[in-house]
Amino acid sequence: MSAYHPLTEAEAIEYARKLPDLFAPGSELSSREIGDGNLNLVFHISEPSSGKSIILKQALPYAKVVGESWPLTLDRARIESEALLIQESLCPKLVPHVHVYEPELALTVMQDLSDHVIMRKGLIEGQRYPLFAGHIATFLARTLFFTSDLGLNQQEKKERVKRFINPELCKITEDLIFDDPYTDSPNNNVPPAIRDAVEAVWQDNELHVEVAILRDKFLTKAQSLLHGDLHTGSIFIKADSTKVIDPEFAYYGPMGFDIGAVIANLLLNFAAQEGLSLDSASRRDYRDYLTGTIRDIWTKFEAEFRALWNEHGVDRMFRTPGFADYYLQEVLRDTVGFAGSKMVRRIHGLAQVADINQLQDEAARERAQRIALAIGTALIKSNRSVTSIDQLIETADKAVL
Ligand SMILES: Nc1ncnc2c1ncn2[C@@H]1O[C@H](COP(=O)(O)OP(=O)(O)O)[C@@H](O)[C@H]1O
Ligand SMILES: CSC[C@H]1O[C@H](OP(=O)(O)O)[C@H](O)[C@@H]1O
Repeated sequence: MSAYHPLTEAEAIEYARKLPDLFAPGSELSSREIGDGNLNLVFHISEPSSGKSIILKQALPYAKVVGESWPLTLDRARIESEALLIQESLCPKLVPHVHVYEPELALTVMQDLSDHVIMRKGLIEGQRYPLFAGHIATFLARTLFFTSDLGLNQQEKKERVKRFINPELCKITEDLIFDDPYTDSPNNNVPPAIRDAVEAVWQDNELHVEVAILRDKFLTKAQSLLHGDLHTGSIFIKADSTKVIDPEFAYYGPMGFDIGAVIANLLLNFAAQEGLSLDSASRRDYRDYLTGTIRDIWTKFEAEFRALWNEHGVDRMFRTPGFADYYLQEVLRDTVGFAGSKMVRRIHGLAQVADINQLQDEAARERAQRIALAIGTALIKSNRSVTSIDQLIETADKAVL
């Protein structure tokens, strides 16, 4: 019989007590369940006498946001812990350290990052993070390059593809990002004030063709080991440090899906400035900060990725002059298309974002939703023709003229 059961706060303490070399024998420990995501339990365990603390993250056998009617594999805890270990080996400072993975309980014991804040919250509060673009560009360049056929032994890569087959979590993405938002699905949460704009999305055949192309890439383009859900709620941040968490959606997919996820969530905050900023000058200023960050992310990512390729490329044919330019243009195009898809799903899909939904002023919230839909759909439609990151930024700026 399986030992799996969801832990209580008290059981989490008992489990933590048994971990070697963490807490003093018999010392008082406290436990709080702090999970605010859509899927898992997260326990914060601390030892007041020493100030030491750890996080226990436990997968539930269903999607917490919906309930037991949506069963979900516990294997995602393995995927998450293995992805974190690979990411740590490539970017040691940019992910939490995993102490232990316990398959029977679908439990990962990891470094407590409570001295950081979730980036979505920081952006909602109007914080700026000048080092973020460099940090996330490094995370993206190193994890995407060294897990791909460009930077990893190509036989070993095939083994990795096997290990990270993640059908149930991918199915969530296939449904919630690449299907439901484009039809009157019961999974959607359509804000009544923008029903007209949402219905236009449902009826737009030109848009649907592009979404089908992106869906096909998500299903078939096994380019790199992705984080798979790299939104600003999966990033812990403080002035001098960035940590990426929560890679349970990891699988082999198109590089642009991760880069696009980061950009989409910055653009959702860009749209939310309708209600988050107090006046038009500060709104413009914060939006310029966000688009400047997006430009820096792409520029730094591209430079670092090219440098890795020059120094560590494993494939002779891939060094043919002109191929890297072609390859990176395709990554940019995928990035733009996936950024658009990730924006649209957060406006009238199942799981939305606090940047916009927490706006108290209904008119501002509606404007933000319409702006986000306008940017998202325009990015999707332009995905196969863009040639520079500035075109993405122009699309965003045009939507708020
Ligand atoms: N390593 C960590 N250190 C501190 N808090 C964490 C850590 N990991 C997760 N959390 C907290 O738990 C919340 C949910 O975690 P997350 O991994 O995003 O779960 P889910 O997979 O359910 O979305 C985060 O928003 C954060 O508040
Ligand atoms: C039914 S899962 C919905 C949504 O939740 C996930 O996000 P998170 O784990 O960070 O809460 C993911 O984005 C899924 O698409």
